Amino acid sequence: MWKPLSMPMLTSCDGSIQLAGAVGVSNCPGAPRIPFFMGRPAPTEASPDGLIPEPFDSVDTILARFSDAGFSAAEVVALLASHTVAAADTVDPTIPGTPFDSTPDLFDSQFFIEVQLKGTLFPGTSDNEGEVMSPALGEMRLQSDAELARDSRTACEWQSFVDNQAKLKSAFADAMKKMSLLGHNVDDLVDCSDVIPTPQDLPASAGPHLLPSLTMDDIEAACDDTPFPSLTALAGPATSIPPVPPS
Ligand code: HEM
Ligand SMILES: [Ca+2]
Repeated sequence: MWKPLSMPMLTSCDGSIQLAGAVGVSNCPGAPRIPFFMGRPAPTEASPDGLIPEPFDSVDTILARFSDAGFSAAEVVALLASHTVAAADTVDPTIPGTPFDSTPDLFDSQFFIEVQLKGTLFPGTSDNEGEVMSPALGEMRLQSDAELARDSRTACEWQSFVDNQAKLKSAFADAMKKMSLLGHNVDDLVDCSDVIPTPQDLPASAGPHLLPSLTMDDIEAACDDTPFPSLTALAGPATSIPPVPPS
């Protein structure tokens, strides 16, 4: 699980935060190696309010904000792969460490599958801004993720990651590299990518699946071009996903 920071690259930051992010991600099996460039000057002032997307923002607002920074809808979806190794502490403060998918220690496609499942419950309290119902106890679903998975501008890109780990890795690495270089000339920076460890591959037991006890009828497919990949559920009864321990 990638714990050291929230949305690291959207704020102006010096190299140390980016290094922590790139190393953090490299601890997760299945992750790509994120390039790291040193030498970004430290920020001179705090970033203005309203630049960081909120989970209750509309898809229009989220795509417009990222577009201002030069990111396409497809790149926004790729960046959200970060939520496959992430958890929420503050959205529902009664259940800190609640992950966005069932495998917060693996950089896999489960996030893209599980956000597409019908929402049936709130893992904690039910009145949190930016949270919508998730498919499993112990799992948190952001309203923004749910809407991006179902919007015609992003749904097909979202679905494309479900059974394509190679694309998931390369699209995320490319978009992260682009974000880390935003506002900088790569020639002014030193490529220190060699210091980033190479992540392990996903374990053989990993693979795209539905949560136990669910079926393809629980998938709310939203891409008009291609059917949602056919998946089977892990064996056994529905389980509760354990929280991510504080680091
Ligand atoms: C659509 C835009 C996005 C929205 C609305 C969003 C929203 C959120 C929210 C509400 C949380 C939970 C914070 C908490 O309660 O602790 C979160 C966690 C996180 N997000 Fe995002 N996010 C977005 C995009 C991104 C991007 C682009 C990245 C990185 C490339 C990212 C990386 C993370 C990480 C690493 C965490 C986990 C932090 C932790 O465990 O402490 N997110 N996000
Ligand atoms: Ca995962």
